[in-house]
Amino acid sequence: MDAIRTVDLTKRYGDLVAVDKEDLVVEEGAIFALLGVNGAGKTTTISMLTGLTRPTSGDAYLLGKSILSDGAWIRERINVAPQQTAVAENLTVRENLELIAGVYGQPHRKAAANAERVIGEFGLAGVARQRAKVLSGGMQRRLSIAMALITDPRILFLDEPTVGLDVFARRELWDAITSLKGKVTMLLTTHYLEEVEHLADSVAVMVSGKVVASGTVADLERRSGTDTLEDAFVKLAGGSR
Ligand SMILES: Nc1ncnc2c1ncn2[C@@H]1O[C@H](COP(=O)(O)OP(=O)(O)OP(=O)(O)O)[C@@H](O)[C@H]1O
Repeated sequence: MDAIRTVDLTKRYGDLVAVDKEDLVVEEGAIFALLGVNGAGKTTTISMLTGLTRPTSGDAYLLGKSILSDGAWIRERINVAPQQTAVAENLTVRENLELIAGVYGQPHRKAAANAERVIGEFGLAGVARQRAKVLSGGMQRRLSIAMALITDPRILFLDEPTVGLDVFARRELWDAITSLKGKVTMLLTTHYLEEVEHLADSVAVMVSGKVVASGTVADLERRSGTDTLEDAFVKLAGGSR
């Protein structure tokens, strides 16, 4: 079964078509990247898929269920790691994770067990007792993704997961995200082409709300007659600037 399938998914804001008849397919267990210049419609797509914004028309199916009619079912099985996550700075890494688990209604013992699991799975054991405010930017971002993993989601949305990180922190986070591959389906947005090359099984390029190309990185390069993703992206998205 596909993890995500969008069918003519459309969002209008007045005269502006932010997302225009979008058709995407994301296979279960894959890492899928949405690429596009500022304003292309990436965040709006995530907002619709996660139930924050209702589509104007069209539909999307997550794990086979419609976002229009099965939103509550879907929300129990997905989570989002936004760019700015409300990490409580004065709490430790473990306390932050337990707090979020509690917010999701997990009883104390389950929350503690899930925090422990995520700490192990996501490489946070070394900093589990540290307050969030002393963590490096990379570790804070890792904590914010771990907070989204606490509900054991089947689909995880990552909005520009490595923006603002230095090259080492970015690579460490790539490794952490890669370690989740196959366990959780991930849809990420990014402006970093090397991030797509490093992480994504497939990619869609959005221009002015429309998906202009999708497939593997090699597919996009072949289709645009280029041999780097950057050249392919410039060719595909070039007319949008
Ligand atoms: N609530 C809103 N009201 C009106 N217009 C909006 C709203 N949200 C987004 N838009 C517009 O919809 C278009 C798509 O925006 P969106 O944030 O989805 O793009 P994006 O690809 O995520 O861009 P970025 O890379 O800058 O995050 C933009 O033109 C934006 O100004």
